Amino acid sequence: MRLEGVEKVFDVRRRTGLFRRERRQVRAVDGLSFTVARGEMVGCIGPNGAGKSTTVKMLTGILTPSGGRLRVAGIDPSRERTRLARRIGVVFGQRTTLWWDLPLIDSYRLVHRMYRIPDARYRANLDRCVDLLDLGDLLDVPVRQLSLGQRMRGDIGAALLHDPEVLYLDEPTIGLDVVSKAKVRGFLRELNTERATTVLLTTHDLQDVEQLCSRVMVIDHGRLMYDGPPAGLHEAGGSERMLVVDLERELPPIDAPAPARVVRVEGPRQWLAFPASESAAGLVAAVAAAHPLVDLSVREPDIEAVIARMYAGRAGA
Ligand SMILES: Nc1ncnc2c1ncn2[C@@H]1O[C@H](COP(=O)(O)OP(=O)(O)OP(=O)(O)O)[C@@H](O)[C@H]1O
Repeated sequence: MRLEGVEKVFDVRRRTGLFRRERRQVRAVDGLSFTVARGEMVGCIGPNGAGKSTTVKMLTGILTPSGGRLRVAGIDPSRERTRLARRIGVVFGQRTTLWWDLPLIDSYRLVHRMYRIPDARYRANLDRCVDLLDLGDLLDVPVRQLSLGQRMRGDIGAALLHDPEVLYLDEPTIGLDVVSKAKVRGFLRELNTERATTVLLTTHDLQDVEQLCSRVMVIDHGRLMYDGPPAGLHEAGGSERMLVVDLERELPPIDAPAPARVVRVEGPRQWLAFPASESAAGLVAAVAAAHPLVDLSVREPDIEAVIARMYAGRAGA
């Protein structure tokens, strides 16, 4: 997959009075260039409105770029959308491609026919998806009766029945509980290693990226802000995680081993910031040795915070 200076400009008309309309241009993607090699699993993150979905839509051929050059599996997506459809799979976390009122297996049979998948290949792929995605008990259930996590696994299965070499996932773990997230991530990891399927995944969950991807791209205002390993993202942003401890009683800010420090105290609860690139284990042990703890949790930095710190770091550089 290769993008060279890709742009997308939307013309937006807005009513500003009874008879007046204003025309405005929104530059959703602004000169994006990157290459994703066969078999890579790349995360794509950025704040709301950064241009991620617009980029994925151009990569599938749904939208035509306003400028630049774009190739997926050697194909120009907007020119040869149907040919490309046989080579790619797409999953949108926020909406399903499955038939709502039909049992899951009926949607799969329709995909089988729509893509004219040879019978033996369809059966082999179905068996593999059922096995890895744990779909055995769900095949005869109407899609509307599936939980969000089950439906997401069903959607991923549907996107893979025709053996695509490239898979786009837009927010694949959105709204899922911890167990369902782990199942989906486990499957994607397996798919990527076993089949060398190229995966581009957009997400708001930094853990998706940290657990799945060796490379992450940060997009903001339609531009590439960062392209490298997830650990480097924390270094570039200098981001911090938070250890939240509930002490047995109210205390003044406790002494924490540097560089960790208390940033907030509320009754017996204290918040300790520490570098996201470091393990929490040593800090937890040090705090627990000095003060009896009732409870604790570790909070991950959110994407907006990481990006904000990245800007701050650049401004100060
Ligand atoms: N069809 C459209 N017409 C006009 N403007 C659009 C259209 N689609 C997207 N935009 C604008 O382009 C910009 C980028 O939107 P996009 O949906 O690609 O962002 P995103 O990074 O996917 O955000 P999110 O994380 O919220 O999904 C936004 O300012 C959005 O309002």
